[in-house]
Amino acid sequence: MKSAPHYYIGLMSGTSLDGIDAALVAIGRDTPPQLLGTLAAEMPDTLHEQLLHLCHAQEVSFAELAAAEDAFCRLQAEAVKALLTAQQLSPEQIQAVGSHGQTVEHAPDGHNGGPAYTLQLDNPSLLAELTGCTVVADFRRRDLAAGGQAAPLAQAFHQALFGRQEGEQLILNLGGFANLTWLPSNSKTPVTGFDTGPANVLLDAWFSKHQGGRFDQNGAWAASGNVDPELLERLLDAPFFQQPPPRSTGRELFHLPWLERHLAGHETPDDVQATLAELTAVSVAQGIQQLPFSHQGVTLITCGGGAHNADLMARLAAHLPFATFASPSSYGWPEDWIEAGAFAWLAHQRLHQLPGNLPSVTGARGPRVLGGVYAP
Ligand SMILES: Nc1ncnc2c1ncn2[C@@H]1O[C@H](COP(=O)(O)OP(=O)(O)OP(=O)(O)O)[C@@H](O)[C@H]1O
Ligand SMILES: CC(=O)N[C@H]1[C@@H]2OC[C@@H](O2)[C@@H](O)[C@@H]1O[C@H](C)C(=O)O
Repeated sequence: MKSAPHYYIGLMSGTSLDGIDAALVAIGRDTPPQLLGTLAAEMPDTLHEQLLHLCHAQEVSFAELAAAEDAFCRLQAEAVKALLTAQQLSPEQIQAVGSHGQTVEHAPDGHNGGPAYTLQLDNPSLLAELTGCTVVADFRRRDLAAGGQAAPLAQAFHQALFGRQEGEQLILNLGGFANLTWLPSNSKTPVTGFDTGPANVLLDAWFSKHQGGRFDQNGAWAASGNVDPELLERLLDAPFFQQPPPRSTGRELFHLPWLERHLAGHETPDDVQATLAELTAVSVAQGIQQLPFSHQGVTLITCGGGAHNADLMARLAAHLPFATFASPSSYGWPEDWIEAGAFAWLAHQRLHQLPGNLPSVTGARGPRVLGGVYAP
């Protein structure tokens, strides 16, 4: 007998700090997770600035942390309530809300010899109180405690979503950072995945500094410049790009001062933007070329905000002539909703005491049940 699907909400606010994505997902035993509804809550400028400051400041007060966390949590709660209203659902009909929280620092290999840590601002107690829903949160730290990178985590969800398709699949998420999933055609070969490096984070920062606004629409400004091969080579020299998986990264490594340290001084701003777009494309291509399969005819499913950037996609296509590009929309999941969907699925895994991580991806000592549960 088939079991009825249950409803979960996934909340994701990524490293781009562009907003909170809420996805309503039906999860049943016999079918892949299904996307039923979505809601995007734009990040107000004040909260965007607060969070950006927390990501990069040398010193932060507890009061600043608390204020940002509170504002962030209230925005999440509004997103959940608006999604429930739009879908005519009550909190009792939701099994759980999976909340990623806002990453403000990620140091899975420790910092200056200190302990490994990853910090997501989140207040699942307040979120449960404000929404009346069960909340599952703190997904990353159990993987870290088991010796893993705590990121990326979406690979297990990619497997649940796309793993039933024929042949090899690559899934590329182009968010603030880019991460890759390889689903081998042979189910005995473990799934591989890792962060390839920056995707939009440097593009956004450089655009904002020189053009104003949050991002370079369709990569038009990048397309107007020329790649500076010497700058590209200096950027690609960063040790992260040589590091074997498991690997994950964040704003700690790739930020505006890091870029500016590599400039010779004669580059024009549009050429720098073109070079940054090329850096994303080349680092993704290098990540794919390292994978042990024939590459020919592989399907590459692209998701995340960078999938809307025509210039970036053209650069990727030029470096990956063997791949057939596909949109996840053909599987019922538009590109912007995969990550939020992942956290709905991870909440389901937690409630069913099932593992959420893939040790072959994060490097953890074994599969682990991720996250804590906060009753309404
Ligand atoms: N039309 C577009 N043209 C160019 N870039 C775009 C477009 N739409 C979105 N983006 C880029 O996508 C970014 C947002 O992507 P996304 O929401 O996937 O990031 P994220 O979830 O914050 O990141 P991460 O996956 O690293 O956590 C924007 O900051 C912008 O750089
Ligand atoms: C520490 C952290 O928040 N990492 C994010 C970030 O954004 C993309 C990439 O870097 C990935 O490692 C991860 O997010 C997705 C959701 C993941 O864990 O799969």
